Amino acid sequence: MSEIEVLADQSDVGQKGTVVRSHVIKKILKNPMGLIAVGILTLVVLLAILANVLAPFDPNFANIGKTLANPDSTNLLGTDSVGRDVWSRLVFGARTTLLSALLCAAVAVGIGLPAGLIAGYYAGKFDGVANWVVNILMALPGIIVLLTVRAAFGPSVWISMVAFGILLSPGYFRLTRTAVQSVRNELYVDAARVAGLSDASIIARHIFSVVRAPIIIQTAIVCGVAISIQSGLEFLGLGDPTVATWGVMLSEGFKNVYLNPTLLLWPALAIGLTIGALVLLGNAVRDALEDAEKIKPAKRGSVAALNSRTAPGRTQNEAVAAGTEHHLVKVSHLGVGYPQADGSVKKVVDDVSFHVDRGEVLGIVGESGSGKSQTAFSILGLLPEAARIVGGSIQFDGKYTVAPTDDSVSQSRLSEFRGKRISYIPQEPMSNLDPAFTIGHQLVTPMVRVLKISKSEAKKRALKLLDDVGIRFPEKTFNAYPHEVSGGMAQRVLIAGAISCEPDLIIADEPTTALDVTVQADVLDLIRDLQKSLNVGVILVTHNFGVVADLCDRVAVMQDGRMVEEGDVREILRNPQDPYTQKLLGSMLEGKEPMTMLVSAGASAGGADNEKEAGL
Ligand SMILES: Nc1ncnc2c1ncn2[C@@H]1O[C@H](COP(=O)(O)OP(=O)(O)OP(=O)(O)O)[C@@H](O)[C@H]1O
Repeated sequence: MSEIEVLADQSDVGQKGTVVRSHVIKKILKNPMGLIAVGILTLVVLLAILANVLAPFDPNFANIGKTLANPDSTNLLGTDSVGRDVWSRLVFGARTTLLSALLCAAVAVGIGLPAGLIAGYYAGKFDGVANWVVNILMALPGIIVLLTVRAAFGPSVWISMVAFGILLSPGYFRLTRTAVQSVRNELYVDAARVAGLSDASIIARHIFSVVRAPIIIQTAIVCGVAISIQSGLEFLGLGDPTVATWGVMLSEGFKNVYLNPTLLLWPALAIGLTIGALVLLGNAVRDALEDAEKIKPAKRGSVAALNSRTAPGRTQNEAVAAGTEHHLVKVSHLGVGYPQADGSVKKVVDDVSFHVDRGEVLGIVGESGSGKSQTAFSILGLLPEAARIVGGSIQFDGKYTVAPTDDSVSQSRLSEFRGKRISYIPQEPMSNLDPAFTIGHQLVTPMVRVLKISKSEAKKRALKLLDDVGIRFPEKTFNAYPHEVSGGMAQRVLIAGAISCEPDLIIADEPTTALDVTVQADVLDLIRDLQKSLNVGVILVTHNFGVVADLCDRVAVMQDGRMVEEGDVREILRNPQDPYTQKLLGSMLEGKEPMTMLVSAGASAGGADNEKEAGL
């Protein structure tokens, strides 16, 4: 990928992030609880910001001649026991209360987040020491610490909130550390390291994004807790009486509850509503983020409408034509899409049609991202949960696995075939074998279940299969765990597994990509030999025209989710019609001797064999 492509990719990620953010905000506002919470908090924040404008008096100005007065035009909510304006104290109290809660959250995040990021990412000594400190902090009784701080430093609300923030920081530390540990060994983090990104960039770009959402949710809750603790301490008379806060007002109101109950009512309402709104906001953010993760699948109808806009003239939901039942697999006008946060559907496979017959090898070729695997996964029913079938149908042996009106692959219909008559050879042999079980166990279990044979018979078959796929010591490999064999052997084991239940169709998704070049040729030879001897249909997904020339009878060329050309391999190699196919072939042939046998008129069987042997 060139630098420009990387930058384009990043800007795309940025745009996507903006779309997701605006989607989350919309979701919060659509949720009635979220809307109420945002409304209340906006009001409180406005009160706090505009306190100087909205309050007619200084919060500590006392009119001794007008104590415990009822509301009038001068004192909108009346006065307290020393003649201070309740409304002015309430709006200034909003400012102090909110700022001190934010201070508490900032201290907790400021300590817990970086410490959690470093401990989770680097582990080692820092992690050990940080854990030790966190355990001590968590063991401290919070209220006793706060009372001690009050006794040592006086009644300052700011100092108590800093202390409380320190006490709450372990929650952020643990949250962050666990999240970071879960992603630090992901391949994309390794890739970023290999690409030369500094640790700070990796943490900022790849790791921080994982913890951002839970931190926001936790912060909303922490602000609520800070307000309640702060108000509680002040209610007990431990606050600073010279600073107008809701807690101090609550304490004052309680002392005069029999003389003027509204003195208690206003701060209690303000505290209750603000804490409630913060908790509701936290819940609404969580719900919105969960929704964003599993974006609602669009209904086939609405997607169909989108198709007709984006691909005018395309036949919708064409049913498999009568007389095509004899095809082993028939894919008709298949479309696969992913619903996006902004409500659109990103099509990754569009209007793809082909068929495979028994004993035939179809190659699906195209550059990375052209939709080859998504097409293969549609036949296998292995598409991710978010994927939608947005058009077309798939038929296996005369039966639909995706009927023309389906918007997903029918797992119940497919279970009749998958693992029994349709098998799969994956791209990454190692990650497709379960490290907890021996290779023998992983070969025997499906045979016992599908072929209904005894374990001992299945073992005999497994040993024979391992021998057939070229494993030199079948018994040893049978008893080995996946980590004890090489990548090439693991792929042979998977090929043995793929043919073990006598399938009619094998789907091989770039079966040699993860293997050493020398092993690639062996594995391809093996697939070719097995295909011929078992007379199975094969769909071979590859980006390599050489492999296509070597193995396939027909080829489908894909570009950007669409099939640009399909036909007999020799015909297409000799006379590619589509400019993209010509380009693909051109890039394969660059710097190589002209393939005279491909352009010669000799289309005899012998010629065909020669072509295949030439392997581009
Ligand atoms: N889970 C997903 N969500 C959204 N888009 C996806 C998802 N999986 C794949 N895609 C997109 O589908 C497109 C086709 O992917 P596919 O894996 O079929 O490509 P491919 O041709 O097999 O490429 P490769 O040879 O690299 O495997 C790509 O643009 C990819 O980004």
